[in-house]
Parts: sequence; C-alpha cells; structure tokens
Amino acid sequence: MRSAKDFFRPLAAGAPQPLREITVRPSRMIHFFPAANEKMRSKVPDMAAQVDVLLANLEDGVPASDKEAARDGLVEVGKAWSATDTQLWTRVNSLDSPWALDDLTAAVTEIGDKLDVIMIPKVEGPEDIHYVDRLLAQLEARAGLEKPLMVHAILETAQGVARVEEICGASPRMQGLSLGPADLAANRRMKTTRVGGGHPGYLVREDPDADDAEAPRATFQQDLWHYTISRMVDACVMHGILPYYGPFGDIADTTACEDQFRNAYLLGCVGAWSLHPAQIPIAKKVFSPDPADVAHAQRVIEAMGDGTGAVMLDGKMEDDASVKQCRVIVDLAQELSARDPELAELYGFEGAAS
Ligand SMILES: CC(=O)SCCNC(=O)CCNC(=O)[C@H](O)C(C)(C)COP(=O)(O)OP(=O)(O)OC[C@H]1O[C@@H](n2cnc3c(N)ncnc32)[C@H](O)[C@@H]1OP(=O)(O)O
Ligand SMILES: O=CC(=O)O
Ligand SMILES: [Mg+2]
Repeated sequence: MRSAKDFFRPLAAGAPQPLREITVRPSRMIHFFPAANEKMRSKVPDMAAQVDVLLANLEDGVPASDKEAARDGLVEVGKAWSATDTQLWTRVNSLDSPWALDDLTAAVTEIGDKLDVIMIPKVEGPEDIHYVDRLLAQLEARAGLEKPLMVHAILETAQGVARVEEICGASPRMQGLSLGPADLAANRRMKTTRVGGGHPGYLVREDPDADDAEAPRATFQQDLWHYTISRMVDACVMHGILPYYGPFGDIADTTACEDQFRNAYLLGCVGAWSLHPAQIPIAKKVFSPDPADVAHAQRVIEAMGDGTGAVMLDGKMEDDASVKQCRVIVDLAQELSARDPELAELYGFEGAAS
C-alpha cells in the first residue's frame, strides 16, 4: 500500500504533479463514436458542438481488424481538436488485450495535451489502476505534458463491483466510473441478451385475490441495475469522483432510454453514454435539472434563510437536509448554465441572454 504522503508525488521523473481535485465539467453525455470510421471523423466538429464529452472508442464495438485504424483515427481527431468547451476522451482496449499498450502510448505521447480523460474498460481492482497510473506518468514525462491525464474506469465485472471502493480510491487521477451493463451481465452470468435497460422477466407480482384465486394479478417490472448503480454512486461520492450510467443499446426505444437515464440521474449519476445522435438530446434533457425543480429549490433555499431550522412551504416541512438537496439541484443548474446559455435562460438566471 502506498503511503498517503506519496499519493501526490509524481510516479515518474518529469511527470506533472498529480491532481488534488478532479476538474468537474459538464458531462451529461459521453458521446461514443467509432474512431476508425472516416465518415464519423468528418462529423467531429459538428458532434463536438452538440455534446459535453466526445469519446473516440477503440475497444468493443470496433472490429479487431480496425483496431490500428481506430487508434490512428483518434490521433487524427486529437491533432485537429480545437473545441475548448467540449472534452475529448478515449476508451482504450482492455489491459489484457494486444492493443492496450499501443493505445495508451499513442494517446499520451501524440495527443496527450488535447485529451482530458482516458477510459479503461474491464477494471477488476486497484492493481489495474496502479498499472495505468505509473505508465501514464512515464508517458506524460516522455511527452513533456504539464497536466496529468484523468482516468475513468468502467464497472463491468463482478470483481470490479466487489472492489469498487478500492478502484475509486486507487489514484488521484480517478475522475469517475461508468456502469457497463452489457459486460457486467455477461461476467455475472445474468441471463439477459441486451445492452442495458430492464427485462420483462425481472418482476414482482401482486398477491392472489383472497376471494378469487384465478383473478389476474398485476406485475411490476423491476430495475436490474438499482443495486449496482447505488453501490457505484456511494463509492464515487466517498472518493470525490463522478458516477455515470453507461450504454443503452435499444436505440429505437427512446422512451425506455430516457427512463433508464432518469433513474441513474435520480440516484446521483451526472451523465450517461450516448451511442447514437438520437440519445444526445435525451441525455441533455435528463441530466439537466428540470426548470420547475430549480425554481422550487430556489424557493426552499430562500425560505430557509441561513439553512438551519424548519419551515413549512406549500404544506411540506423543509429543514437543513432538504435545503442541502435543493442546493445540489441549484449548484448543478448553475454549473450547466455557465456552458449553456439556453439553459441559463430557462432557469431565469441573472446574466442569461434575453
Ligand atoms: C457495450 C458497449 O461497449 S457500448 C459502446 C460501443 N458501441 C459503440 O460505440 C456504438 C456507437 N454507435 C455506432 O457505431 C452506430 O450508432 C451504430 C453502428 C450502432 C448504428 O449506426 P447506423 O446504422 O449508421 O445508424 P443510423 O443509420 O441510425 O445513423 C443515422 C445517422 O447517424 C450517424 N451516426 C450513427 N451513430 C453515430 C454516432 N455514434 N456518432 C455520430 N453519428 C452517428 C450515422 O452515420 C448516420 O449519419 P448519416 O445520416 O449522415 O448517414
Ligand atoms: O462497455 C460497456 C458495457 O456495457 O459492457
Ligand atoms: Mg463493455
């Protein structure tokens, strides 16, 4: 185990000073695009204008025959990258693959000054993060980078879930975690065949009618991901990093996608992955607080004065704890408004364009 004192010393001579706080920037959607695809790369300036995070994907979803082309595509996109408000991330191949070392080397030494975050898939425990931490420090030193890259882990193995707190606390580079429901389902031997979302077979049924055993009984579909998302959120908050829901594969089912994203938002996630342009506005809507909630939260904050005690508002008791919840909503609305003038206007914040 490293001593707490060593935690903020660079892991290689010449590497930048480790971060003391992660930089929190809007990241309502992490938009995936296949970096090997030339047509997709030509859309990068347009996509960058619409999303908070644009992610060049090198891992699953990219055929083995395209892995080098995807890496070259990432470098091409990074070299041309000029968007200042939008973050550029990449997802490299898993650490046990033949491509991970070259992915990390190219990402850091060729475009490390343009990248914000590197997403590492299939993280099993803190040792995976320690390996990446040291390697990134060596590569950053070689590239002469002044700012350390941040690391985002995908929670998509049973072992990763069992060790989630250790993963979150493994390095000052840790920026956040995403739930990877597709790989996690496979690894856990769940009997689903989907990329995220619910399943009609996972349900509870109401009790039989005492007078009519044959009467139909209502069923209620349950949330397959509630436990894992809640566990992930707690681990992230404990370590001051950010939790995200991952992919929703049924692109045509925009309603269920919105539901899944909203469940994650309500449980504490700050964003989700968008795999297709149709999912970008869904993530934007869901992960931006509702204007009515912002207005209500502002009223509670106003009514609570110094934030202590208890008051009645619209027949409901508000106190120190509810005002803290309201501040979460208003702080998020303000943070997002700084990037999005349309939102600032919707929320009625001062200085919003009229
Ligand atoms: C479990 C996991 O690991 S999830 C992460 C891995 N998977 C991914 O990253 C998948 C990312 N998404 C994609 O590759 C694509 O969306 C696909 C393959 C799923 C579907 O692509 P298509 O069949 O082209 O979808 P569709 O025909 O609806 O596309 C409509 C338009 O949107 C574009 N488009 C589709 N996906 C994207 C995207 N992710 N980013 C930008 N543009 C996109 C298409 O190029 C097409 O553009 P055009 O009208 O100019 O021709
Ligand atoms: O990588 C994501 C997943 O769901 O698997
Ligand atoms: Mg996966």
